[in-house]
Amino acid sequence: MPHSEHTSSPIADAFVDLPSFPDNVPTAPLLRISLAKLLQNDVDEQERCWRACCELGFFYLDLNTDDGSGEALLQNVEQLFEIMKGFFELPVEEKTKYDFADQGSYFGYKGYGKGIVDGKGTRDKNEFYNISKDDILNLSEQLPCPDTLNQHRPLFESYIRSSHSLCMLITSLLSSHLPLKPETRNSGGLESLHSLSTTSGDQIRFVKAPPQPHSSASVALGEHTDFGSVTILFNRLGGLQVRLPPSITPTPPSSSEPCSAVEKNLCQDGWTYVRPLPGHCIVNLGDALVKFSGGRLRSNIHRVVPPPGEQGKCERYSLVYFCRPGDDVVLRALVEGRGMGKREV
Ligand SMILES: O=C(O)CCC(=O)C(=O)O
Ligand SMILES: [Fe+2]
Repeated sequence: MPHSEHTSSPIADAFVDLPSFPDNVPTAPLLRISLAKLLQNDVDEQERCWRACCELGFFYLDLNTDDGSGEALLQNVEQLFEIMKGFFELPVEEKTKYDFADQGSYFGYKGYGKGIVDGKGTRDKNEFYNISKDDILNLSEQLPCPDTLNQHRPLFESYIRSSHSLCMLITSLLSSHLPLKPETRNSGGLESLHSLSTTSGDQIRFVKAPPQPHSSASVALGEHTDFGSVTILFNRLGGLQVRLPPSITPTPPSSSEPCSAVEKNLCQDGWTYVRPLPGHCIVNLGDALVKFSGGRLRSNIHRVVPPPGEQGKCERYSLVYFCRPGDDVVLRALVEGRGMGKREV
């Protein structure tokens, strides 16, 4: 739809200039959870969210809210996409000034191909920039940062606070459903392990993956689970895939037009595309919550491959917030009863 034909909405505009996600590939049936309902303590919605966290550990969160908080977050996201594009356009010599890997830091820039995606040593096909929550909230020393980013510290702070509060809404829902040990519950449940004012590995991540020659070898980000507690993810092009457990069936394509051989190949062994939805973020749980919950919650394996169909010709950007336990928190089961052991992936 051309710009002029719809009422101006930051939510729809974000996707309007991009080719649509194709209808001829299977997709993951993530539950759509309403933030507005969670904020109203809607018991059925809380149950659906709990179910999504146990069964797949991935769901869509619809950011349409009555108080405008979801829309405000989407506005921040819109600005952050523009800012990250500007940053990634800088010359590579400029960007590598902010690569602190040799100082043992996880934050700052990671160049294209600097990560390994599989056991054969294949290089990744993306660039990252990681921004520490502690740096932005002045809980730690400020790392050197390019001017194009540094001038936006107030926006980063606002995005951190909104994303972190979504993560706390989810962890408090999980706390109320889990059989937490009395000492954990009495000291504030899972939320108290993720205080914004405690130093932690929380971070914003910007990701850029350029278009690839159409081959199944081009995994941009290798298969992994996230190691923190809750991840809030905004992407606009497909390419994210989850590996569905045998108990979950993919949603079949609505079109009978066959997809390419490469896409078919990328949908083997349970691997399934996640369709990006305007006005929503994707939420997934990380390994820390699996540990705290004695295996009751799930951190599902996922990866990033070239966007399917026409989308594969475009640059792919994503914006992530990783919420992690405080630095002093010991990773151990905090529930009563026996753990559930390791699950089948
Ligand atoms: O870019 C995406 O859609 C997913 C990124 C991701 O899984 C990660 O950065 O851990
Ligand atoms: Fe991830």
